[in-house]
Amino acid sequence: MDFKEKIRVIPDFPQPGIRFKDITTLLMDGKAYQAAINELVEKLKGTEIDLVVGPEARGFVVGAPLAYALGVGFVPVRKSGKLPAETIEVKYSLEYGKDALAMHKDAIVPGQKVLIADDLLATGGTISATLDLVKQLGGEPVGASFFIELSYLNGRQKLEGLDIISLVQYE
Ligand SMILES: O=P(O)(O)OC[C@H]1O[C@H](OP(=O)(O)OP(=O)(O)O)[C@H](O)[C@@H]1O
Ligand SMILES: Nc1ncnc2[nH]cnc12
Repeated sequence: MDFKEKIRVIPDFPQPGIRFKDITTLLMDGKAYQAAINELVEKLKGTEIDLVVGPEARGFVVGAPLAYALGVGFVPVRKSGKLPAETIEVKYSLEYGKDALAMHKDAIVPGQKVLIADDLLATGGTISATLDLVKQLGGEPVGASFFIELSYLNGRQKLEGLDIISLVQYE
């Protein structure tokens, strides 16, 4: 399936100069959404995974169905102040801003093999911060999966050593 055809590009959102890749048009097409998750599952064959970790909010839309399809647990990474139990936090920056991400302290058993999932890899700031949280809790990162990769922002370089899978690339 041509997933790029299902993604809408909105110029100058949320600020001038950003070409926003809107996945809501893919998500509303049930067959396309299912095919996208299935294709990630296919690409992950042979990778041992105990847990999927996904950052708020769009990482939930990719990470949770992926975890369900793989038959493993899902751990949400949330923006600061949203998780109810004890957390660890890390500050990060992205293509259009800065924030802090948090994870429950007891979310990962040390040694668990962790796949990180999100809708889109841009500068890699979000995933680096997520990776940092996973490592702080003793998780073993085994890869990162995305619907979209903005290759021109070189997020891969920031995630050196991590196996990266994406369905659609923008050069
Ligand atoms: O590679 P980066 O430069 O970090 O950018 C990618 C991140 O930006 C978007 O999330 P955003 O922070 O806009 O939050 P949202 O998912 O809540 O919309 C996107 O869903 C990724 O998580
Ligand atoms: N260009 C972009 N489109 C959609 N989400 C993003 N997150 C960071 N950069 C983005």
